[in-house]
Amino acid sequence: MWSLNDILLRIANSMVTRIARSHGVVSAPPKSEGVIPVMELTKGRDHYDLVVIGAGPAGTSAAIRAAELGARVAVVEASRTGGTCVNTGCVPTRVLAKTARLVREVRLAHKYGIAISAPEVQWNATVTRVRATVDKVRSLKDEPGRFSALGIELILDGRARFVDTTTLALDSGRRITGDSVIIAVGGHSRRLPIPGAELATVPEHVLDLPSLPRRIAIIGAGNTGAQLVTVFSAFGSQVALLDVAPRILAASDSDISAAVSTAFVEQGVAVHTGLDGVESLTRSADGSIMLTWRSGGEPVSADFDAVVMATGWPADVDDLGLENAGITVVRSSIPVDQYFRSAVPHIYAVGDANGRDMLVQAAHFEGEAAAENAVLDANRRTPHHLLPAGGFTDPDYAGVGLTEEQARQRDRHCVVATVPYTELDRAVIDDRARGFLKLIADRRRELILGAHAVGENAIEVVQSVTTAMAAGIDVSTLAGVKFAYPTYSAVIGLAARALLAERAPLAEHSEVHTSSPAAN
Ligand SMILES: Cc1cc2nc3c(=O)[nH]c(=O)nc-3n(C[C@H](O)[C@H](O)[C@H](O)COP(=O)(O)OP(=O)(O)OC[C@H]3O[C@@H](n4cnc5c(N)ncnc54)[C@H](O)[C@@H]3O)c2cc1C
Ligand SMILES: NC(=O)c1ccc[n+]([C@@H]2O[C@H](COP(=O)([O-])OP(=O)(O)OC[C@H]3O[C@@H](n4cnc5c(N)ncnc54)[C@H](O)[C@@H]3O)[C@@H](O)[C@H]2O)c1
Repeated sequence: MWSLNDILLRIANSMVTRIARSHGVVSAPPKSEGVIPVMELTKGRDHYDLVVIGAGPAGTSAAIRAAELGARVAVVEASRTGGTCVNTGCVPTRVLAKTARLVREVRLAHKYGIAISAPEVQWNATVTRVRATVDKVRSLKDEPGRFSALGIELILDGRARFVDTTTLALDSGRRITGDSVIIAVGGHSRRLPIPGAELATVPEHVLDLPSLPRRIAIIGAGNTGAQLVTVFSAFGSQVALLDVAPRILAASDSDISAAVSTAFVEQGVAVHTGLDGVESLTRSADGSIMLTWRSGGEPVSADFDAVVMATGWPADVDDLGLENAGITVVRSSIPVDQYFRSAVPHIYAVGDANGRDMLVQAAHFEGEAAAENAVLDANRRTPHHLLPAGGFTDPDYAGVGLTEEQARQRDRHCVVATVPYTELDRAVIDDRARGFLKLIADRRRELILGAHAVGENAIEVVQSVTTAMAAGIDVSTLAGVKFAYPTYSAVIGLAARALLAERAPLAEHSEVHTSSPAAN
């Protein structure tokens, strides 16, 4: 971290450098030790204090923060501003999830005395709606306008490639240089290296499916795959979900995996986990795709109208010329230190490109921190480790902090309380009583270590717990918070009180506690 004096000094340095540049001199790349750079002859209008590659959430945050600090910034974007999140990831997925929700609600309308015929999803109209919403969000975010207001140059000249550690060649033939470079190139779906892989669709291209598939296989049961299961299942497709991992949503708390998996199976989804591997895809004479996998040593085949591979998300580094900058890719991403510096100190990698926390909320903070480090030659990390995340499945799921498994590995006497949604009046009233909130605290109940929820509004519930965790609120304070009635958030109060009521944590495993529903 740096002091106020440091910040003021560095902003002043940055301004001096800019003035010098406008008079024909420019600073060399900043040294990581904080030495004020030596002046050299300018390379003209194509030289910037900072070049950001990629205008997704990470690159946008980085560019804006750097410009706010007085840097001359260029952002190179090969495609559309907004990145994966707005164009092909979070936003379209969320619209599909909302459509799926509507379909399910309409199917249940008769329970409330509403006569309505069975819903039918008209795929083309659904896709049109998704694309219109993406455009709406893009125009709301208006990165070009925000960049322009801050004097950031947005360069839409195709892909950028490193020529050396400070020079980038663009598809248009233009070359630009930067004292610092922030790589925010995001990633793309990994296609399995198996025969017939080209017959599969990847999540970014799901909207390009020509029609709603009657039978669909989704390979990969991470956040992306699980959400697609719910969408296509609600839309009426027969869905199979396949994964080599022993459970779906393998990064989540195991109770979340179990609950979502059980719900999927009850909805008629064929869940195949712990596979030996997926072997091939073959086009059959009738146009369907025969998918072959191996389970328990035996080959298994089934026919589908579409197969989606949601099997991982390597960084978009193949065509980036990193070798020219002396940067080596490790496990499909760019290794960085805690300040987001790569092996070359003035080149940073943030967001999905560094392969750490591939979430929008991480991308924003990483982009800002790297921008401050680049412009102020500072050592800023992201503010704290808490990173809530979840998915819009049926039921929703979410988590933050340590899973129960991780918490018990650190301290087997940690305290765990799980409150089922059946004890939550609001969930019962809404006929959404499937789910739970699990809270994990240290044995003294001073710190909440993790929160994991399945069920209606799981993400919002976990978000509220995250706020409490970030504020360092202890369990008894949380238990004393008044929650409005009838709300889903009230489950937080129930779970906090259940944590307090847990027996002293001497037992190997604490029991699942069920609280009185009186005050929820
Ligand atoms: C289906 C799906 C759903 C998701 N849902 C969620 C969600 O609900 N919540 C959540 O937090 N996260 C979600 N994510 C993850 C989220 O989208 C990413 O973590 C986030 O977009 C990463 O931001 P980024 O800026 O690092 O990369 P990106 O958003 O991928 O942006 C990178 C940008 O760089 C550009 N680029 C790449 N290479 C070059 C180059 N050489 N030159 C110039 N430009 C280049 C690309 O065109 C792109 O615009 C989802 C992801 C997917 C796939
Ligand atoms: N709602 C959200 O917050 C959200 C939504 C989508 C994606 N994301 C993020 O984007 C990133 C990518 O997510 P993702 O789900 O695309 O990838 P992932 O890496 O999280 O999951 C890929 C899944 O594919 C499985 N897999 C890998 N190889 C396989 C094989 N040969 N056969 C069968 N299964 C195989 C893995 O076991 C894993 O379960 C993640 O970091 C995720 O958190 C977040």
